[in-house]
Amino acid sequence: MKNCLFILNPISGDNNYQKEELFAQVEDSLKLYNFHFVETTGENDPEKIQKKLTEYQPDLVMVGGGDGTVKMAAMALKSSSVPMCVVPLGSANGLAKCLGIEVLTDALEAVRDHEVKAIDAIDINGEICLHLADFGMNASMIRKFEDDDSRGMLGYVKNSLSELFSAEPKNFTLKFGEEEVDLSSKMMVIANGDQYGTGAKVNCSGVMDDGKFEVISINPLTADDFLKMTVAFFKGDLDEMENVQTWQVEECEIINHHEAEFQIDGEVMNHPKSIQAKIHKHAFNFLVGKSFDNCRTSEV
Ligand SMILES: Nc1ncnc2c1ncn2[C@@H]1O[C@H](COP(=O)(O)OP(=O)(O)OP(=O)(O)O)[C@@H](O)[C@H]1O
Repeated sequence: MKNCLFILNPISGDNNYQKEELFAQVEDSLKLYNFHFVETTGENDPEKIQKKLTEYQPDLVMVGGGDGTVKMAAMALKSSSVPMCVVPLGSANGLAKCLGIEVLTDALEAVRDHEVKAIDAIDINGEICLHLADFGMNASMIRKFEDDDSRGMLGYVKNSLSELFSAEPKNFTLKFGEEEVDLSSKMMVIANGDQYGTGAKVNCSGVMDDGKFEVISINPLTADDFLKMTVAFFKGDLDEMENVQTWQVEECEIINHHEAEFQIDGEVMNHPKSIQAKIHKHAFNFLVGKSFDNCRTSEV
């Protein structure tokens, strides 16, 4: 029988499930596996998970939580090729959506189908980014959301609306090798995935295994810009907007002149003066769901 380590973050998302029922459903649906369930505590989780990985030698790691929990599990796995399956129990579950896993049953199906994709990661100042990192508006929105203590999508959407209108553009210098670009922007995104958990498509050319990532500057200025941009986020043609610029790179440095807020995969990272970002091609193996879009992979 194969071994599966199931990591659960008990405080992720709305928490509107019974833990015992969840574990029973997982065991009942995936009878090929012998399950070891562990819960995160928010304290030294990567070290604790590493110990469990050594103890159980799993063939599969399932991660129940949001993007922050998946990032923590990936850090614990380091260079191991053991596949991970995201179980979307977080507030927004952006990475899970990019991998074609929207709900619990998609994750169970992905384990049964077992289609593994090697997904890139971005190393940002020594942290792993699997999905999206950004400076400015969205990072500051995530900070307010955390301070508000209101987990769940409703709090997220509530805060995003107020943030959208109050953000000020911040100055950045982007360095791509010899090339330097100075600009002012409300939101500067570093993207491996293509969309936020809300379904807002921020990175129209996002392919998760192409050995590249995108740097996207988004700077809506007028109410009309906001309106058009909101539509473009959901239509998936943001890159066609005038005040949106995209660079596709393997590495870059960003100088954050105004010390704008910064977040990686939903976790606020204070106000770095600069960041170094570098792609790590095919860093982790993930199971993908049926709706994993072929446009998100370079294997076509
Ligand atoms: N038992 C726990 N008690 C308190 N905090 C925890 C616990 N376990 C993990 N954490 C914290 O949870 C955070 C990760 O949450 P995660 O991003 O997975 O969920 P979320 O914020 O609800 O989802 P999303 O990223 O989709 O918005 C980390 O900051 C981690 O330290």
